Amino acid sequence: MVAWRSYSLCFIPPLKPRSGRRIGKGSWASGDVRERGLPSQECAAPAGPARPQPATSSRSAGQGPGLSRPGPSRESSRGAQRRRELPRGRVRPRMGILFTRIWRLFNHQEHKVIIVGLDNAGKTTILYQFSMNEVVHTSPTIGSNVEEIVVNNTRFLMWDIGGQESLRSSWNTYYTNTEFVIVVVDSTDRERISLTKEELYKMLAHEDLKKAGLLIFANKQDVKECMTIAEISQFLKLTSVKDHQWHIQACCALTGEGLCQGLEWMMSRLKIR
Ligand SMILES: Nc1nc2c(ncn2[C@@H]2O[C@H](COP(=O)(O)OP(=O)(O)OP(=O)(O)O)[C@@H](O)[C@H]2O)c(=O)[nH]1
Ligand SMILES: [Mg+2]
Repeated sequence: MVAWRSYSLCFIPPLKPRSGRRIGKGSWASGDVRERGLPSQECAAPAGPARPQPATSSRSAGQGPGLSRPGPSRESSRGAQRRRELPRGRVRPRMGILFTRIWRLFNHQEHKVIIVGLDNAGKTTILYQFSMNEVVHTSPTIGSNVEEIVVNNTRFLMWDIGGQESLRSSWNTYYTNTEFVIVVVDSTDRERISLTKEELYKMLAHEDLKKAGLLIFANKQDVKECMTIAEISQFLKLTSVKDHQWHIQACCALTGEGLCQGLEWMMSRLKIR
């Protein structure tokens, strides 16, 4: 059984969130840039290397880190000959790996994330914990809020979409190019967990979310008698989800506990792609 607990450390270096655009009412100008870290108990300084190295992908492609190729000036003519003799199929992947490494170094691509869930689940509170490291006073979201969160040069564009019944039918207008779906569950709301399940499977069946990773935040873990992540996993039948990578994370949006681990999971998914 998986028990919920908070961690004092996680490997992501302190977030350098930048506030982004907020679409709709009360919009912030782009260029309003703030830099803050996560709460200290949530994301203390990392012990590991600061930046994920692109070498990871090349290793998984079969080229170990110790396999350095000789530079052009030192290459013997026999080496060059050997290289020429290689079938094209063997040369091309290496070029591809090199290109991928360079591309990753300079590429600051944004990863689109949508945050969905029933009304009152805590989506907006989570979004602003990510972007401002603060608990904000919220009111039911009409439409959506969007913020750019930058973690270690990885940019996430996070859309928090209103969860009221009348708004759920329009969730699918946000699905295009979504890389991660964050489903926020109110762990105190036992009555509506089946409704969450219904919405979850409707989403997962959507063509535009075929490749999206699924992160479930079991929020409001600070409330006594709330459902545990084991219970929620069981209610949502998560083990039957085979065609999406998924992860369930207990959290409390008010303190920020567990949020960093959710981001960490998303970062880990990006690294192995
Ligand atoms: N106790 C507790 N309350 C929380 C937590 N997270 C959010 N809340 C409260 O839950 C209420 C709803 O939070 P919101 O973030 O507005 O919920 P939402 O999912 O954005 O709701 P909609 O915009 O209507 O879809 C607010 O009163 C929050 O303060 C939590 O972790 N614990
Ligand atoms: Mg909201």
